[in-house]
Amino acid sequence: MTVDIVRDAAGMENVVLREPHGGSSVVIHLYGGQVTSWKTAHGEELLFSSSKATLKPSKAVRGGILICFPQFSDLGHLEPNGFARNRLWTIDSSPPPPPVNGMNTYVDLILNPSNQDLKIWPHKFEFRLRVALGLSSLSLTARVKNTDQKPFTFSFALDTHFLISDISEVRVEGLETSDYIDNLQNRTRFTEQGNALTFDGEVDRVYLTTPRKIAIIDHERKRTFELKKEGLPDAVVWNPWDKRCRAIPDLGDEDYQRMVCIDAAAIERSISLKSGEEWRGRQEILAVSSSYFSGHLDPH
Ligand SMILES: O=P(O)(O)OC[C@H]1O[C@H](O)[C@H](O)[C@@H](O)[C@@H]1O
Repeated sequence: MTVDIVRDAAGMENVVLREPHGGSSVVIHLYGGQVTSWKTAHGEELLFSSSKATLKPSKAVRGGILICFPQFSDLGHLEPNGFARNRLWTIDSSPPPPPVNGMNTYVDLILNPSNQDLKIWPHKFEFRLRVALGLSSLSLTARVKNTDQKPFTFSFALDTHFLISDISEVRVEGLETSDYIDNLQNRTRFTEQGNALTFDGEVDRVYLTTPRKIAIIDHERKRTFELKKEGLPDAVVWNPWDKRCRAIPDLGDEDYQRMVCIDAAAIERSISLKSGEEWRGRQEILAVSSSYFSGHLDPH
């Protein structure tokens, strides 16, 4: 297993992890514990990052996979999507071994609250994020342990920006019959009626208790992403489209065409942990170079 530490232009440390058998590779920004790049063995990028992304020591890069913790969006008193994506994570130099038949190429990042964090969210925790690589798969396992004397609750999302050829050509399968909360319609609850989700305008929804598998099918690029999630019942779908894209300072005007955010998440029912308890949530993304998934997904 090769784990390299490289400094970026802003002088910040990044972990570079490579699958040793000629598979994919990832770059993880220690600031935010954020996977900023995931490339195939042929060097093809699979995650979106903003054309206006600027590397600053104290700012999450818009794109990649952002950790939303302990709050999702503005559903609470904390900064939107929580503070974890704006903190410096550390590498665990002697992480626990992988599970039997688990992926052998991995790195564990740790976040503990600072005294400053405890003032805004008074709960002691240890967050362990394992980023693991397969030949053409990437898995993120989050473990949150309550190291406090009292219980706490949180919500969570892995805000994954998939790089796509053209948003108008992309289809998302697996959410067909799920209920969703539409953030663009005063958080009204609807039931998805269509066959698959396609895009012709802004979308900002939280799909509730969805099947475990979701497919993002990019016909033009002949690529399918299969997203599998465990312990993360909900799924956020977000694309800002042109108008909102122009209003977001660190997103290029046309960037909405090349990205779709699908977040494996626990939002509707927040997670409660008693003192000493641990929660685990996991997502695995498989990148397949074809659109073979345009059929039926096995909900189990
Ligand atoms: O701008 P950010 O805080 O990164 O949030 C980006 C987006 O994240 C989530 O997907 C929310 O559902 C959106 O409402 C929000 O606009």
